[in-house]
Amino acid sequence: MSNFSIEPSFLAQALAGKTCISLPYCLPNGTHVQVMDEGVIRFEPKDPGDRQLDVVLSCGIHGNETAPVELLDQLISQILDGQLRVRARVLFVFGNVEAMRQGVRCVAQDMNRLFCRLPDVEDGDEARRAAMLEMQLMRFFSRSIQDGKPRLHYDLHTAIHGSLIEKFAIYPLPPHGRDFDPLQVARLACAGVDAVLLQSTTSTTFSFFSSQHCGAAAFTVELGRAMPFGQNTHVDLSKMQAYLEGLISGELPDCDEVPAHLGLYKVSREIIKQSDAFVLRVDAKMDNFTPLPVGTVLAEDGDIQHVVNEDEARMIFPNPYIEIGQRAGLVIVPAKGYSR
Ligand SMILES: O=C(O)CCC(=O)N[C@@H](CCC(=O)O)C(=O)O
Ligand SMILES: [Zn+2]
Repeated sequence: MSNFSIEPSFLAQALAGKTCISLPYCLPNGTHVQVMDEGVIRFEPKDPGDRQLDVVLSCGIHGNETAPVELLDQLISQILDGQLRVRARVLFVFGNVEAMRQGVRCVAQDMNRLFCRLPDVEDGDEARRAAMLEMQLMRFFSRSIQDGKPRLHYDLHTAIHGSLIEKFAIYPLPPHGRDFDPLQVARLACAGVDAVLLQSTTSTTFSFFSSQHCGAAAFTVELGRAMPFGQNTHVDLSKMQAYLEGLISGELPDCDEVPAHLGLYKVSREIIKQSDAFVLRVDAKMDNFTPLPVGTVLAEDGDIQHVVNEDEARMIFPNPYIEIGQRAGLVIVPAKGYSR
């Protein structure tokens, strides 16, 4: 017997403040369900023998990035009404529910700068929510470790600006060996992702946390541009939807080769805003992946000048409107010498 109605949807209930930890229950098809916290719901297959992997699907870490929220809400509804059979353990996470209600990236602090927190992180609702989500992931993946199941985390976002490559992923490289798994990249390509950015530096993002601390293959995935709820018709997420349905239902598509068209990049450096004097010298609304010739002045920060000295450089996430100490953009270059 279900004690959780599917109308209104899980998203509608979360936005209305009506999701909180519940007792576990079963759907008529035997799938186990438990609401773990506000905006966090876990599904487990009826037959443990069916289970191939454990996956966390998160979105709304930035509250105004709604296309992935609508996508995951649809998948949750498909599971709850029995259309989508569950053959994986799946944890769905709506990250910053209060920011989603307000239609803003964050209320007080950017939540994707609060994971793997340092002792000096300022307290606040978003820092506490990030800490709670870390605990949820640790708990979810501890079972996967015990049972020897592959661990995956896709943290779905949309970008503030346009992008020459609409769908791309940031791949924090696994802590040991710092090499990437071509199968994971091939699967992302199947899901409609056209570029992958290999990140070998530490970070404070949700995907970095699950890569570093839960041993998951984890990705931040950018799916088009941030728009309000109900205005996401510009982005075609059908391949991503089909891929995630396959992950959940244990019918993974046959895609194990990284296609030649997929762009593979690495982070050359982060531009960190160091003072109030920081000025971006390129257009802050520039599309992500815009090529930057050697010699281009990217930004000035008091006496510091950030100039492109890398061949084939591009910039992503240019943003001068951030706190001191945070990243105002990433300079990326093609990742050469990797076998695909
Ligand atoms: O478009 C932008 O400037 C930001 C879009 C966004 O939220 N991106 C993530 C990327 C996280 C990562 O580097 O893995 C972020 O800035 O948190
Ligand atoms: Zn985001």
